[in-house]
Parts: sequence; structure tokens; C-alpha cells
Amino acid sequence: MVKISVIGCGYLGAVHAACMAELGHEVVGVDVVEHQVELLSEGRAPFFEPGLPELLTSALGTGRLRFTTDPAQAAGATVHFVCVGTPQRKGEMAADLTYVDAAVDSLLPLLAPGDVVVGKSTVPVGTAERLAQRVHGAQPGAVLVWNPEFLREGKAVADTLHPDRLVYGVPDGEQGQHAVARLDEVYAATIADGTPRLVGDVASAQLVKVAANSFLATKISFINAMAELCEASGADVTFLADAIGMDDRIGRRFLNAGLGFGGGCLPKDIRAFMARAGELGVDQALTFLREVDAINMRRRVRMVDLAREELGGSIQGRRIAVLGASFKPDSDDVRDSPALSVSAQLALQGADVVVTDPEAIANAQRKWPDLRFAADVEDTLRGAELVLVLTEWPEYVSLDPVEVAGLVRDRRVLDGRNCLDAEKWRAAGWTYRALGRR
Ligand SMILES: NC(=O)c1ccc[n+]([C@@H]2O[C@H](COP(=O)([O-])OP(=O)(O)OC[C@H]3O[C@@H](n4cnc5c(N)ncnc54)[C@H](O)[C@@H]3O)[C@@H](O)[C@H]2O)c1
Ligand SMILES: O=c1ccn([C@@H]2O[C@H](COP(=O)(O)OP(=O)(O)O[C@H]3O[C@H](CO)[C@@H](O)[C@H](O)[C@H]3O)[C@@H](O)[C@H]2O)c(=O)[nH]1
Repeated sequence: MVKISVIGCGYLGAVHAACMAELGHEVVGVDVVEHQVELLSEGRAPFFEPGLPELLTSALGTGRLRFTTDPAQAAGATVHFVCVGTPQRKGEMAADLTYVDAAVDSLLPLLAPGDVVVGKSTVPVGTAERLAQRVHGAQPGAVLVWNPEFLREGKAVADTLHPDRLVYGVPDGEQGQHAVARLDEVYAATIADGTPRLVGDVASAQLVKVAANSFLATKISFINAMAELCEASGADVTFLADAIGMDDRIGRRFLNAGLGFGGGCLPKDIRAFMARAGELGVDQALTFLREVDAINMRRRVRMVDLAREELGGSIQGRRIAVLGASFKPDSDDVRDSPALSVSAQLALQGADVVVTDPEAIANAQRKWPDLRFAADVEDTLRGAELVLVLTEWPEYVSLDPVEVAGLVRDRRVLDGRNCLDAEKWRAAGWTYRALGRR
């Protein structure tokens, strides 16, 4: 059993804390937001993540997990995971590192010889080296390492308990070896399950994370660029993705064309990576990511244009139903949500937009208070002249086009995620269109 602290209990940290307790460790989770700590302490997740409430309840029941707003409660832990946010700086591409700095600073007075501070947040390469100096200055016997996290929202619990790989970035020498041994203790059950573990230097570990997200973003923008070609030439991007995806070297995963990527990770991570490359004097190495970002943002513009086309050129006062607000299904996260940015654009241009989502309405309302929301699909669809499916929640994918036809004014649907059965919708008398699909 290892005594662990987790600093920052948001989408990443809350899941990490609960999973570490589940693996048998004694865990204290620290966050600055009082309400969030109260909810977590009651076994309630402050955000929607399948499986998390059950895990919290079971871990709290063992007495091995607690949450607090008091950073001093992290004293006594020998492994401290830093899981705070690294959002995009306002008006810039670079990451805002103030939370990471504050989190590490809050640990400095508590550190004892042998303690390991483990960065999990996604940071620009070079951040860990800077923080390591601060840790070393405060407690020469303590060490800072990087252990990036690859979990996906919506699958965060399974991804944390059964990751594809563990990556440790440690300094050379005895302190680095000590940290590896500590992390191996923390992840003993995961390693025993056969999860590969890669040990490298600190710079590489930080880069692995942003490189992985850049690759995923590039794969999505590649297929969306193909969707533009398909649309211009009368081809079908889903057919194309299926066919190229059958080549093992390419693979079908992350080739779903549509509205593109959003969320609290891919968009800000590729931008921060470009900013860091500029600081390092190698901005040319990542100019392709500018294009990846531009292709991605064009999807949203295209969706708005398509809606206008479908409505005969004018959206002023036209009733549009939007299904989906979160950046992807199985999440209530609306950070940089493509669905909401399209909805807001349509509303700004004068359309009468109503948005629904199974989990994300509260978050969406906070972010876009001027948008109109409805709690259920029926109220959203009633009287609509155009239906937009912008997040592929299973309940939207499985809608019966015959059943819902009676609710709308006009049977027109735009499939922003290439997730509907086009034939079925057309057979029910709907005009069906999707980005890059016949
Ligand atoms: N969300 C994901 O799926 C995911 C996956 C892998 C990596 N990451 C990375 O992990 C980091 C966290 O992301 P997130 O999505 O969990 O963000 P988040 O905003 O949901 O959570 C961050 C939490 O840190 C808390 N916090 C801020 N300053 C603090 C401090 N000084 N002390 C204690 N708590 C503090 C905030 O109140 C918040 O609850 C980011 O760097 C992100 O890129 C996220
Ligand atoms: O073929 C695809 C796959 C995904 N998406 C979109 O891409 C975005 C991101 O999806 P996903 O990667 O599943 O969600 P995240 O939870 O943001 O996870 C990413 O970001 C995390 C934070 O860095 C990493 O830990 C994960 O490994 C990485 O997948 C979403 O808007 C999806 O709709 C597509 O448009 N097409």
C-alpha cells in the first residue's frame, strides 16, 4: 500500500484518485473547489463519467479514500500526483501553467526525503525540468517525474485501471531509480495485468503525451480533409474510411469524419505544442498542425453553411433542433464543443435554435446562457424545420425516423457525426445529408 495524494480532482484527478484507492492505496484528493470536494466526499461525481459514482462509493467505503480542500492534508503521502488543468491561455495558443505551478508550490512545504512528485497534467516539454528544480530546492531528497495520462473521457475508469501503456519520465541516477520503484509499487496490479511500462527521460515523457494527441488530431483532420474532397467529387467518406481503414497500417479507429474534434484536450494540446515548438525554435516542424486545426475548425463553418443551404439560403427565425451539446457522447464536457459552437453560430445568425443533450445541458447553459435548451428530444424536435445531430449519443443514433417524423414541421436531417443510418431516414421520407457523404 502506498500513501498517495492527488492534487486537482477534475475529470482526470477524481478518476485517478478513486482508481488508486481501488488498487489498494491510501489516497487523499485535494481540490480548491469546495463544492466539488463536498460532492466527491459523498461519493457523487461532480461531472458525468460512467462508472465513477460506483467506484467512488466503493472506495470511500473502504476508508482508503478521502477528499479535502486543505493542501496540508497531502503531508504524509509519499507519492503526489499533480492532476490540475493546463488550459489554453486567453488570446494565445500556449498553455496556462499557473495551476500546475500553484499545485507544485502547495506541495513544497510538505515534502519529505524520498517523496515522489508525479506530474500527470499535459504540459509543454520543459515544464517538468523547471518544476523539478523547485522541488529539489525545497527538499533535495524529493524527486519530480512525469507520468502522462492517456485516458479518454467516457471511458476514464477502464482506461485508468487498464491503460494501453504506462509511461514514466524520470531523471538519471539514484533518485530516478527510486521513483521508478515507487511508481511500480503504485501500478503493481496494472503491471501484473500485463500493461507495458516504458521508462524514459523526463523530456520524452512530456512529449509522448502531446505527440499522441497530435497524431490523433491529425488522423481526424485527415479524414475530414478527405470528406471535403468527397463532397466536391460526389464520393462517400464513410466508404473511403472503411476501405483505407482495412489496411492494418492505417487502421479504422479515429477515422470517423464529421464535425471534428473538440473537448478539453486535443484542440488546446495541439495549439500549446505549436507554441512550444516556436519557443524552441523549431516551429516549422509543426506547421502541419496549423492545417490540422484549420481543417477541424472549417468543419464547424461547413455545418452552419449546410444548414443554411438546407433551409433555402436563410436561417433567420427558422426553427432548428440540435441533438447533442457535449463534445462527444458519454461525457458532459462542453469545453470547445463543436456541437455548441455550431449551435451558437446558428443562433447568432438569427435562427431559432433549441438544443438538447442527455447529460450536458447544465454545463452548456453555463457556457452559453443565451442559447435555448430543452430537456428532452420531443420538445427539441417539436415544430423543427431542420434537425441537426451533432453528438452521437446512442439515444440519438437509435432514434426511429418514422416515430419522430410526426414531431417536426419538415423532415430534414443533417448528420454531423455520420452516425445515422442514411437509408433508414431516407426511407422514412427525410431529406438526409451529412458532411462528406452521399
Ligand atoms: N480530461 C481528460 O480526459 C484528460 C486526460 C488526460 C490528461 N488530461 C490533462 O490533465 C489535466 C487536467 O485536466 P482535467 O480535464 O481533469 O481538468 P479539470 O479542469 O477538469 O480539473 C482540474 C482540477 O484542478 C483543480 N485545481 C486547480 N488548481 C488547483 C490547485 N492549486 N490545487 C488543487 N486543485 C486545483 C480545479 O479546481 C479542477 O477541479 C490537463 O493538463 C489535461 O490536459 C486530461
Ligand atoms: O474518429 C473520430 C474520433 C474522435 N473524434 C472527435 O475527437 C474528439 C476527441 O475524442 P476522444 O479522443 O475520444 O476524447 P478525449 O476524451 O478528449 O481524449 C483525448 O484526449 C485525452 C486528453 O489528453 C487523451 O488522454 C486521450 O487519449 C485522447 O483520446 C471528440 O470531439 C470526438 O468527437 C472524431 O471526430 N472522429
